[in-house]
Amino acid sequence: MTQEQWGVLQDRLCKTIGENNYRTWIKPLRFEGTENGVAIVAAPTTFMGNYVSQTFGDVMLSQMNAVGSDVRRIHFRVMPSANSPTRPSLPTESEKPAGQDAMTQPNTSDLLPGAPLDRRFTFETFVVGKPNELAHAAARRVAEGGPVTFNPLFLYGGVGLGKTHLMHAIAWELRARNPELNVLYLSAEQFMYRFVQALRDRRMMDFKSIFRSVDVLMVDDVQFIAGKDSTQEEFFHTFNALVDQNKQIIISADRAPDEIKDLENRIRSRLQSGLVVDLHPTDYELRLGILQNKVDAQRVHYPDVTLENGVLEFLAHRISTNVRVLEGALTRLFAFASLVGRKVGLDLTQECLADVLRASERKVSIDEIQRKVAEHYNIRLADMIGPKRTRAFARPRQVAMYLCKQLTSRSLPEIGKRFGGRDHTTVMHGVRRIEELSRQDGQMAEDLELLRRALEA
Ligand SMILES: Nc1ncnc2c1ncn2[C@@H]1O[C@H](COP(=O)(O)OP(=O)(O)OP(=O)(O)O)[C@@H](O)[C@H]1O
Repeated sequence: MTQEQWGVLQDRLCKTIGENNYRTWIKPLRFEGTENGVAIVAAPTTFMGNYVSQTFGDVMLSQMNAVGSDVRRIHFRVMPSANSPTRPSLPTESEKPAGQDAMTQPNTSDLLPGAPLDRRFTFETFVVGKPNELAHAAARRVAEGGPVTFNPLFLYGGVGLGKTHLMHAIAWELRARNPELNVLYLSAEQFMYRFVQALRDRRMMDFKSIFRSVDVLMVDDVQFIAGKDSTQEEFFHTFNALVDQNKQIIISADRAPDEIKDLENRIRSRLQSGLVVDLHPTDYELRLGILQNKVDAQRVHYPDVTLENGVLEFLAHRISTNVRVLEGALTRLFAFASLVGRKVGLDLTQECLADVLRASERKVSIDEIQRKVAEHYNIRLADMIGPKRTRAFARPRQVAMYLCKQLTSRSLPEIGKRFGGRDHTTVMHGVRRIEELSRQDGQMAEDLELLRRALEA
């Protein structure tokens, strides 16, 4: 490839990846020549070379071919500094696969900023139901781009309820709407890892400039940095720098900001300063919806498998832990049915998923629920079960009834009996009331979530 072709290539890249990306990542590169079909491109830092290699390597290679060169691979290296003028030797053909190389400087590291996005995690594949509709709506709003309205968007919820899925969906959508946007997604653990690496390699300036030059920063599982003082400190500064520039930040965690222990107060309050929304535990309808959706994907892999009526309903009823388990169960079921050449009916389901079904059996007792709820609302157990109807006792009683219905396999009459011999219609009324309140009243939803977690722990 010639310098002239490199010039044409730069113009093309600018159009393909957008002006912003071009200016930040491509312009500072220097084309140094071609050796045996390998284009040698120098980057100012290892960090930058690695990032370009990973993010734009493929598109660069295809554009090199499009401008008429016969380059088979790109080799990135660091621009020689004044005191180290020698150029590192090229790797031999057998050392490297086709395509672009990673940097070959001794400091080569995995300081690459972003984590890959899962192709399957888009808005199209995200099933919306009551428990996640608010989080979904907020995610959609952010994904539309436009002026930053709430910053940060803080998504939280229990394990496997779709936080990562929603974050990836936002990233995909933002990128589709505006390919120029520099969207960076990574887990808090990766943030810490990269920070520590940058400190060790004395590349904090690189680290800061990368993280401060993004348009949208997404950090998954932020609870991970709790108790890690210097990472928190750096996170705080990155956060502030981006908010000051009006750049969107999206954070996820397994609990609300004020429930994350060992988090500095200034970070906690920063995290609370935008919109905090939670993904509630799934309900039966949502689980069924998700299963119906996932069945289509299974059918593609196992077109020979027949699914009988009632199986999805059974699974949605029996596996209420989290969506990941639900998905895993379905995959296993289809694979098993295909292997043994049987239809997926209730018999096969129980046989194939015996362990999963056993593990998700609810083991919480009515006693435990009553005790926990009484403790939570600071009332006596006797008052929870007794006849008094004042609100201070009636509401916790209804909460406990609701949790008994949700977390045990007891029938309404059985539950009524354990609440001072009340009628099953009283229990039903209580359960409905709490369902209603959990939708309208954030505090109630939070109380329920806390209690549920405490009971299932
Ligand atoms: N509403 C939904 N619609 C479709 N799939 C979903 C939904 N919620 C969760 N899933 C699926 O469940 C699996 C787990 O979701 P995800 O990884 O997003 O959970 P998470 O909340 O990030 O969990 P963790 O706390 O373990 O990180 C994924 O395969 C995801 O696609």
